[in-house]
Amino acid sequence: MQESHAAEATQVSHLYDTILILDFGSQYSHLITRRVRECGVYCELLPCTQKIAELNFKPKGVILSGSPFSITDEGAPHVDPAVFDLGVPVLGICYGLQQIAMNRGGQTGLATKREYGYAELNVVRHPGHIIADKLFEGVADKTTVWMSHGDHLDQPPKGFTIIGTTTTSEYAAIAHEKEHIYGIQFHPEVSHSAEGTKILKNFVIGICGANANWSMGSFIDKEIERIRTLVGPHGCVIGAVSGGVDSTVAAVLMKRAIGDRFHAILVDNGVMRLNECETVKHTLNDSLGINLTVADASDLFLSRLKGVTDPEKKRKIIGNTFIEVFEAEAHRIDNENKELGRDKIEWLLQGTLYPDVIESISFKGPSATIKSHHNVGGLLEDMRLNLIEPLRELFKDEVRALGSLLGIPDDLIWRHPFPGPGIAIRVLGEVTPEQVDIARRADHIYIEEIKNAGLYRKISQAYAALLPVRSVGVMGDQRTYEQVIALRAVETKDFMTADWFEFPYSVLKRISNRIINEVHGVNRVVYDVSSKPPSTIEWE
Ligand SMILES: Nc1ncnc2c1ncn2[C@@H]1O[C@H](COP(=O)(O)OP(=O)(O)OP(=O)(O)O)[C@@H](O)[C@H]1O
Ligand SMILES: O=c1[nH]c(=O)c2[nH+]cn([C@@H]3O[C@H](COP(=O)(O)O)[C@@H](O)[C@H]3O)c2[nH]1
Ligand SMILES: NC(=O)CC[C@H](N)C(=O)O
Ligand SMILES: [Mg+2]
Repeated sequence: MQESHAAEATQVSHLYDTILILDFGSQYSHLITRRVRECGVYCELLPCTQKIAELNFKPKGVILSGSPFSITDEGAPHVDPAVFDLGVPVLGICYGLQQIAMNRGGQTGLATKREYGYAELNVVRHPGHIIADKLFEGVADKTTVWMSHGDHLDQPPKGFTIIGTTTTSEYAAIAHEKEHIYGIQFHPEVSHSAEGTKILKNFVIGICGANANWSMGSFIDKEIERIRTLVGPHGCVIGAVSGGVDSTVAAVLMKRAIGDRFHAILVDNGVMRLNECETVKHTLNDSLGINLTVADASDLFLSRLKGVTDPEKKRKIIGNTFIEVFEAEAHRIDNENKELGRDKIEWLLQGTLYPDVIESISFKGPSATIKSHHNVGGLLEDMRLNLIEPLRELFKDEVRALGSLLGIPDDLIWRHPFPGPGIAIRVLGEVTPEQVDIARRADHIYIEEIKNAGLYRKISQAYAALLPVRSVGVMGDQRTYEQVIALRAVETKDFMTADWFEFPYSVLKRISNRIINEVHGVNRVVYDVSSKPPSTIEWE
């Protein structure tokens, strides 16, 4: 009994009313999750293959997403029919509507006219018929929605009434007359559907009756309790903390939960930004009270990188050396703890976010490896420690809101991401202390000027790369033959695709002047105007 209580207390879905979203592979599935959370309701996205009997929580309602499949395709995914026996409301979106129809004996035909883009939904009301009208309560009689489908419903299943039509879809929205089952052909989750969020809110709060208590304020207290239950009164936790927003927010939560039994390690790998280790140590240790040790292994990293030019080899060397240093630190702390009569470290803190979880359980399967990114965080999972991931259910903007509430300074919360292998993948070719120094100084000036121009928050990520080419220049009447700095700045939501940032020329001019004047070894600055894809954000 005691044990099952503990297990329950360690799942977020047991602490909040939870909406289950089943993902059939639509490109908008995670947007549904975002919108529902914006309504203050907690929800989780699981693959459509989820067996309802194996669910480890009882949802307040279920949403079936859209899909790139046609419902009659061979191999098209199908929902576990037990979803209709849960006794909770179900909302099908596009393919989800077609799933409902198929399960309930309706017919789905191939539409003669594809409907893609804006459409006007005519809401059909049924005065006195409460179930049917709940979904569009407070929604205008004619409202703009966004469509993206080829298949459509030929005939609604028995027991369903029409609650919305468009000129091309006679059954654009249907509802069961007695049970709370709804299907809509349009996508309420995309911002093009004018009243989409209102419709989702009607469903999750008005129809499912979910408590709208999901906020970062309430998350803090519950998460701290959850961590305490997991770790127990004596357990010790170690964490690799880079000073990036994810690991910092996770560290602050951990410190609030278990105080000094949490040890943070910042590894100085010799390829951090200018003054980075000192700044992070100062902020985390002195201002946020976190027990953080900086392990200076810069010589070790740089000696191992000597002569290496291949980007993937650099990542591997850094990843492996990182583990070595981290394990040695864990060992050192264990010895210290022994002397203090404390337990050995049993837990490893990780800053994993919800998008990583979604990607790894995605119905679409894992994507191809272009760069072995998670070589730092990822490899730590091989350690024989239990993982603890307080941000596992959160999106990045939720993590930032949480960080703010936890009193983390704004400049840390809004910091551009910085890759684990750091400047080593921004010095193209061989990484030597001299080359790192040039890249580091140029990067510092670049970021400083971006901040001076008030552009830092508009840009998702910016850095300076040092190219292994020399070009001729003239400085003070002397011929120079020096290296090139490439400036990169991108705007992106998810870092999967990105556009280069359009700087005012005056800002670029100032940056270029300062770098050439102040950084020895550089006589030329270029701006990278490539989008991702086909380029990537980092040069290596
Ligand atoms: N120099 C470092 N010292 C300690 N841990 C590190 C270091 N570099 C990376 N890590 C670990 O690797 C993880 C992954 O790094 P990553 O850069 O993806 O995330 P982050 O640094 O937390 O946040 P951000 O994406 O904002 O940089 C970090 O969360 C941290 O646990
Ligand atoms: O922790 C990391 N280890 C890595 O090896 C790595 N390589 C790229 N990045 C970061 O990932 C995002 C996308 O970068 P790319 O477009 O270059 O793949 C950008 O934010 C990059 O900074 C890394 N992060
Ligand atoms: N967006 C969707 O869910 C589309 C469903 C299905 N592929 C169709 O074309 O109708
Ligand atoms: Mg980082």
